[in-house]
Amino acid sequence: MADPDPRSVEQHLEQVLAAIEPLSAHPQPLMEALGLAAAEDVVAGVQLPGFDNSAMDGYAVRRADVATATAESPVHLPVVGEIGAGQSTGLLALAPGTAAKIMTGAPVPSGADCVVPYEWTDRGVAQVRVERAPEVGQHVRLAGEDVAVGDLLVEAGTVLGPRHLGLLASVGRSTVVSRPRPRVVVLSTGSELRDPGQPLGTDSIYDGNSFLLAASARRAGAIAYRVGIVPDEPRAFLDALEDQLVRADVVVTSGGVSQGDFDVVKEALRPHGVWFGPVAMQPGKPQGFGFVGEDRVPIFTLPGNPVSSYISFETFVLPALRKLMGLRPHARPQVRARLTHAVTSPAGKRQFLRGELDGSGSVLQVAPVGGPGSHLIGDLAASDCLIVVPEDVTALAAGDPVSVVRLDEEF
Ligand SMILES: Nc1nc2c(c(=O)[nH]1)N[C@H]1C(S)=C(S)[C@@H](COP(=O)(O)OP(=O)(O)OC[C@H]3O[C@@H](n4cnc5c(N)ncnc54)[C@H](O)[C@@H]3O)O[C@H]1N2
Ligand code: MOO
Repeated sequence: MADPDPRSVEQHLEQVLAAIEPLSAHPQPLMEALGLAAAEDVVAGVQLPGFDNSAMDGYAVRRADVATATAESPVHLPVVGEIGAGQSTGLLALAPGTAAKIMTGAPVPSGADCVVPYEWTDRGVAQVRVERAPEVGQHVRLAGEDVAVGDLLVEAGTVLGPRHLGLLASVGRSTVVSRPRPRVVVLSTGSELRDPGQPLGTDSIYDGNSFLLAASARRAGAIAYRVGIVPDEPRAFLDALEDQLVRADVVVTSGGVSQGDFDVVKEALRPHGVWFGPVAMQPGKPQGFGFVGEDRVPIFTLPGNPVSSYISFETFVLPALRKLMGLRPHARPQVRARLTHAVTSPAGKRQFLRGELDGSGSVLQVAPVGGPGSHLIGDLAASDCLIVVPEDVTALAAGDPVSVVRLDEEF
């Protein structure tokens, strides 16, 4: 059967994103939520600090009682108690003319208005010699000075990082409503494939793609299940798929989608309504996308050439996973850089060349790495970005500006 007219990269991405709904949000334990998008506005239910407390180990005093203290003319005060952090002693108020030992983080008793650090005293137990006077409020951390009740701590959509999680825990939250990590099942098709560590035949190759794709999915924040190899037999493929659907929010396959006589994925899934066709890009021309099983699980059928598989993941699957997770932007941002060498590109296709970025700020240069061949996984691994040559451009000279996608950056 002849292929339909190619879709543009944008058209295919639009079709994919229009068909994907974010996963429903629910409360997640804080540590599970690292890297996920908050799906609620979190407002502080308590203030931080929760109470006036000491910033130093020392003595809580009234400034008026020690105002004249110097090394030459120290002030002596009776020590009426000791207040440790988390050790309630019942010393809630400090009488004039007295001092209370106080540890960092412990509540400052009412009446005290500053803390004398140990270093300014003789560290006395029954009586303390104060050799220097703090200012009013010095070494006291005031209740609510950091966070007030009602403050917006995390806005819905924020990608939760260590600092957000630390703050949420600090106001007593043990969970945060967020969208879960999508479960991504990765299947490689091809009777020529072998698992790494197994012996190779004369015509077999190792299955690199399932690692490339499962690692990409995990890097994107998903839970990746690398199922491994399925031979080029439609029944075996459908059985393997059926087995996996129960734990899949997304299925990603590689191989078996072009024009070959054994293009198993196309043969098995076309009758199930999955779309197959060319996208005007190189690598990554033959694509497939649709839904499988009773729960209509989205499936991406990526081409088998390793670089094609990887670039297809970056271009279509990654944005879909980000949408499922409620993350924005969906696609990686692009930067501009100047080419170090001339390149050529096929007319009518968006070409994604592999490159290496150098420089900083607005002065970036990008060097092409290897050729355009979609089997060149060695060059793919040596690169750190993709050089994007638009559909209507067939040649670029050294020094020309191009758009570049950085591959390993968080966004
Ligand atoms: N007559 C045509 N032939 C091809 C066309 C075409 O338009 N007409 N398109 C070419 C393009 S472009 C691509 S990309 C590939 C895509 O082919 P498939 O998706 O069907 O993939 P396979 O044929 O199964 O494999 C292609 C290539 O990649 C190797 N491979 C496959 N799986 C893995 C894996 N898991 N790990 C490592 N390498 C893998 C496989 O051995 C082949 O060398 O089709 C072109 N042909
Ligand atoms: O378009 Mo294929 O994906 O070049 O190699």
